[in-house]
Amino acid sequence: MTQTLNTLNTNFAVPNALRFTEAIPGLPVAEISTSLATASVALHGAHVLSWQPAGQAPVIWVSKAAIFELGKPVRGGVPLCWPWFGPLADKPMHGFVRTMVWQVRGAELDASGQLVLRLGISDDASTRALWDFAFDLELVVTVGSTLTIALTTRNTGATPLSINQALHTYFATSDIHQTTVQGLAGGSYINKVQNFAVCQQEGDVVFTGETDRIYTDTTADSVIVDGVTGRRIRITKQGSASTVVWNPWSEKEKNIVDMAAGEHRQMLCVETCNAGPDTISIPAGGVHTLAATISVE
Ligand SMILES: O=P(O)(O)OC[C@H]1O[C@@H](O)[C@H](O)[C@@H](O)[C@@H]1O
Repeated sequence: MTQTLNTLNTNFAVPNALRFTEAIPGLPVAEISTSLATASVALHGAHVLSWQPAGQAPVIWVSKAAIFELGKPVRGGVPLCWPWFGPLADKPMHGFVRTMVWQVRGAELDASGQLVLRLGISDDASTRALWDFAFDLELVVTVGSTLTIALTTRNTGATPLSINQALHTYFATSDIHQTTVQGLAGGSYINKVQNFAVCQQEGDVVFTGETDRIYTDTTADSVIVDGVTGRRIRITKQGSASTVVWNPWSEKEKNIVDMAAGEHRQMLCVETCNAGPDTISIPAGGVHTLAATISVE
């Protein structure tokens, strides 16, 4: 059942902290504004679109050419990839929940003034047609001077679930040529731009061309260092065994209809995942939470 703007504001608005607007008619967005931060979350895809802690430049990146349309993923923000990551036969890339309309289940201010927004969906005829399993998914977004995104999968069926998943986070940076990612040195990764060759990471990640890598078997924090401003963005994760680093670079960017020319220079994805061989099995009745906390240093 779709929640109307009126219902959402009547049931879940929080004075001086949260109200619901529409990006386009029928596509509600939670607009959060507190003394700690501003943020927005589209119900379409439970998609975090922005987060800006007080006194900081925006941390999350969204393309100027992003398309806001029911059934289409948004280029930027934090798309949720679930229950698979990447392509799967003739099914939607990165799974199907990033284009579903989620329900708001709750919203409140916690004791430290953070706005906690709870969204959920569960299986229905449309998900069963793509993936014939019972599930409940809940996304809890905690907006404060840090941002925490926690995706909980509940297996509500009688058979085990096997999933891949990602918090496909797009970060803003001043210039990709002067951006590095710390925390992955010494690990190995599947290099999608070298025919899925397994490579070793020597030192920090630097960007000199198209980059599309699944770092496997890593639970470490990643730190994005913006070499122009000196800003450091730390990503701390839980329930995640892999990290994806992606930048399409100049040639690939031309084929992405919802990216404007040259925009690859101001963005990078560092994704909190269970991807590639890092599959999660959830027994009947079991629960798994994938979470990332983002902070600015
Ligand atoms: O264009 P999409 O479906 O949002 O995917 C963007 C990118 O997402 C990344 O996570 C993948 O590793 C890339 O291979 C992919 O191109």
